[in-house]
This record gives sequence, C-alpha cells and structure tokens, in this order.
Amino acid sequence: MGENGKVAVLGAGSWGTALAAHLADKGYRVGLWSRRPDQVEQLNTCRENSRYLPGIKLPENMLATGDLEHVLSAAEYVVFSVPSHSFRQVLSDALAYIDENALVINTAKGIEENSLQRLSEVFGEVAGNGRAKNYAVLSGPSHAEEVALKMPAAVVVAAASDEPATRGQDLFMTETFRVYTNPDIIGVELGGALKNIIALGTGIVDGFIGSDNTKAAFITRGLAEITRLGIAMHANPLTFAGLAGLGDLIVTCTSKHSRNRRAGIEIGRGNSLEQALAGVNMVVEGVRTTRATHGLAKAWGVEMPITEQMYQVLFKGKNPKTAVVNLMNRDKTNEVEEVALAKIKWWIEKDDKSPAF
Ligand SMILES: NC(=O)C1=CN([C@@H]2O[C@H](COP(=O)(O)OP(=O)(O)OC[C@H]3O[C@@H](n4cnc5c(N)ncnc54)[C@H](OP(=O)(O)O)[C@@H]3O)[C@@H](O)[C@H]2O)C=CC1
Ligand SMILES: O=C(CO)COP(=O)(O)O
Repeated sequence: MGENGKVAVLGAGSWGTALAAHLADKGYRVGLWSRRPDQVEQLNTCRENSRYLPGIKLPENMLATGDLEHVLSAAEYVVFSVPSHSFRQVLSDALAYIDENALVINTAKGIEENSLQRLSEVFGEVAGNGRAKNYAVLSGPSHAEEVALKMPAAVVVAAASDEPATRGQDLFMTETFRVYTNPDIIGVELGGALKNIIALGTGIVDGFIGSDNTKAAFITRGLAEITRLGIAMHANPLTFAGLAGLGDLIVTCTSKHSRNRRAGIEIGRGNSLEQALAGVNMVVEGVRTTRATHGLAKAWGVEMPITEQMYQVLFKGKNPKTAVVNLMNRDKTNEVEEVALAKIKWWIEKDDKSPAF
C-alpha cells in the first residue's frame, strides 16, 4: 500500500493539516509545508494547528517545514492544499523539486479568476501536459474538522486515466475515509468549485429568510445550473449526482463548518462582503468562484440565473431580497425539459471541445 513512503502536503490550513494528519496516521512519512516560519515552529512544538484546526493532536510522524525543496525531496506523493488563487504560484515555485513520477493530488476547489481555467488546466499550463498522467484531484463532501476526528466520509479521486486515480485512491483510503475513483475530471472539478457559490447563497438565504423551502429550492436549482454548465463543458452529467456534485453541495450548504455558508449568513444579516470575510478569517472560495463562473457562463453561452444574482449581490451591491424576487419571477419554464435540452446540446457539441473564448 505504500505506507512509510514520503508524502509532501503543501498548504498548512485546515484541509492541508487534516490530510497530513490522516496520511501520517496511515503510516506515511509526512512533510507539511507552510509559508510562515512562525506557524512551522508552532506546529512542530505544540503539535497542533491552533489557528486552522484547533483541538486536533498532530501525529509524531508528520513534520512541518518552510523549505519547499526539503519537503518535496524524494516525495512519492505531493498534495496541494493551498487556496485555488495561489495554486499557480505555489506550483510554479514547487515544480522543479517534484519528482517526475510523483503523483500530484490537488485538493483545492476553485476556478482561476483571470484565466477562467480549471486547476487541472492550470497544472497542464505550468507543468506541461506530459505530466498530466501523474495528476489527480481529490474532492467531495469532507470538512477538515470531521475528517480529523475520523468521522466516516466518502470522497472521489478523479484523474485522466485509471493509474493515477487508483494511486490516489490507495493513498487516502482508510476504514473511515472511503475513496471512489471517477474518470470525469472536468465534472469533479466543476462540482467542487461551483457548489461554493450555492453555499454562499444558501447562507444568505439562511441569514435573511430562514425558510427551509427557499433553501431547498435554491440548492436544487443551483445543482441544475451547475449541471447545465458542466454539460456544456463536456463533463459527464452523472458526476453532478455523485459525491463531487450533490454530495458536496449538501454538506457545504448545510454544515456549521462551511466557511462559504457562514460568510453568506453574515451577508444575509446585512453585513458587507468585507465584514463577512473578516469574520470567517479563512479562505471563502465561493467569492472568487462566483466571478470566474460568471465569466465561464458567458464564454460558454450558458444561462446561470443564480450565479448571475450572486454576482450582482457580491460585486454590484444588489440587495439579496431583490435578487430572490428576481429569481422567483423569471419566465416560467419546464424543469425536466430544460435538463433534456441541455443533454441534447451536450451530445451535439461533445465533438467540438473548443470553448467560445
Ligand atoms: N477546509 C476544508 O474542510 C476543505 C477545504 N478544501 C479546499 O482546500 C483548499 C484550502 O482550504 P483550507 O485549508 O480550508 O484553507 P484555510 O483558510 O484553512 O487555510 C489556507 C492555507 O493556505 C495558505 N495560503 C494562502 N495563500 C497562500 C499562498 N499564496 N502561498 C502559500 N500558502 C498560502 C494559508 O497560509 P497563511 O496562514 O499564511 O495565510 C493557510 O495555511 C481550498 O480550496 C478549499 O476549498 C477542500 C475540502 C475540505
Ligand atoms: O469543500 C468543503 C467541504 O467539502 C469545504 O467547504 P467550505 O470551504 O465552505 O468550508
């Protein structure tokens, strides 16, 4: 199973720390890279990440370091757990030290804002498409706080071919952390990134309406528009009914641990975006992802009414109450027919993979 092999985890936030502890508990030698020397010192002496994952005792066979070359030297697996907006930079800094045969697993959930690229596309651009054979994505419903307590969770590893997907599955799988493989890297990336827009919005709805009916409608129609974009971008529609789609949507829209939902609640209570982000004080991926997805929807010619309203609320000062009124009063339509049409479009366009930008 590769236990006792070396793993480098880049990014010492809540997810990087939880995954590093998970893999160390499984018997791997784990190096956890942080960009902050004071945090390295604190992790190694107190054996706890008091800022990002308080209350979890870190295993002895994981060591924090600020030295990228050192942590990556001889690592068979490299886990990226930095926020998506810093993925390109950290990857560029790390690349020279990553062994050609090492499996790179990205765990960030986002779309790059300026390029509108999925993170596997960023990886291809920075590392070269030749290295894509050793690239995988870990996604699905998995809050760090619960994974660190070994509460049962099920996730997905997606990769372009079986071999890296199975390597990733074997790396993470334990009795309490069940890992499925999925060949649909586009769908898994989109599901993980776009659910954060819906979680932010669900938080807003929680913050000012508090209606379960409204929330259920918002989540369900959110999944419909994620699927619509996914189909246009040549993802497998079924991925969105799985762990990286519906599964992650459920957890992020309902959990007390969700930073996206918590930020949304503050906005729904009348606080500004800046106040909401300062209150959470951890990465809230849904903000940048809303802007990026707004761009993707335009580029692919896909209607995404919830994303459009979220964009207006977050960046154009629209009142959330007006946004809900606008969503409720759109032209009448047929739920199933709409999905069927999107699917036909998928079949027609699947041989033409060139996006409209
Ligand atoms: N938390 C969770 O439960 C889960 C998170 N994820 C995803 O994992 C990714 C990381 O999230 P998470 O760990 O929760 O985030 P946190 O906010 O908990 O931590 C972010 C970490 O990234 C570091 N960081 C930020 N910018 C940079 C940079 N430019 N270079 C290097 N390090 C940087 C921060 O360092 P510093 O303290 O110095 O700012 C901090 O250690 C996100 O994409 C998130 O969506 C996925 C599944 C579960
Ligand atoms: O992706 C996550 C859980 O699967 C984490 O979601 P939040 O970033 O909203 O906390």
